[in-house]
Amino acid sequence: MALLEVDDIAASYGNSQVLFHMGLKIEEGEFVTLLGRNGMGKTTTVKTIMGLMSPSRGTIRFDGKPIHKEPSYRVARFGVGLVPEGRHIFPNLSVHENLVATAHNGLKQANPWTVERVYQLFPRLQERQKNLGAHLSGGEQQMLAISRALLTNPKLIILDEATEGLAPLIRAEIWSCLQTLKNEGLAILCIDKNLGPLLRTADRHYIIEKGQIAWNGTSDAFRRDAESLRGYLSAA
Ligand SMILES: Nc1ncnc2c1ncn2[C@@H]1O[C@H](COP(=O)(O)OP(=O)(O)OP(=O)(O)O)[C@@H](O)[C@H]1O
Repeated sequence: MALLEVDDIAASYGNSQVLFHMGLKIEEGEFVTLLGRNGMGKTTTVKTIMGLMSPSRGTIRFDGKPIHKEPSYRVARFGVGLVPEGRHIFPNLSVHENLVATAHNGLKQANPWTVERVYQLFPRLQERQKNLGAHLSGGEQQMLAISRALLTNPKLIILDEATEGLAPLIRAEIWSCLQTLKNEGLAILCIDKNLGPLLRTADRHYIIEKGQIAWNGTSDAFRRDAESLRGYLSAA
């Protein structure tokens, strides 16, 4: 049994259907990516997993439990941490307050994430702990968003646009952080456009095309098929 199993999901915004036969699996500790051009349904997939949108068909199971009818706060409690597109940190709270606001270890994980551990992962956040969220750079906001998700002590962390709009050095720091988290055994679902680091770091990749999976495979398989996969990833 995989940690996350999304099986034949359909989802729509009003009359506009976006997901048709969407499915994917993530094993415990696995680092998986969801790739695809703009508008293909990546964020919509994340929203249905998180309970922010209800699928009209199909099932989603996490850790053996059906979650596709659960509200998002319950999905989070089951152990899914989200780093949303746009980051959504509290602009009027300090870095430290942003972190303390979400910290809990409901699943009683061994060696839980604490604010101190997060500061070790991202020393820059410790330096900026008294600064307001609104005064952080994009990279610092992303570190804060990742830290907030970690402080819920999840089994799976989902990053929607992990490094979008960030400077190359900060990007490198985020990739190295994700590598650290993978080494610690956290399962990761990552959406991003930077193929190089994704192929180096992730175990497996899914390509979504018009609301369903067109291809999935390991990084080696991706490199072998790269030529034929290009059309799924570049702007048409
Ligand atoms: N709130 C909404 N209401 C109506 N249509 C929406 C809404 N959000 C997204 N869509 C449409 O659903 C489709 C899939 O969007 P989604 O955000 O899931 O794509 P994506 O693969 O994440 O792309 P991107 O990289 O642009 O975020 C797009 O055609 C988009 O215009």
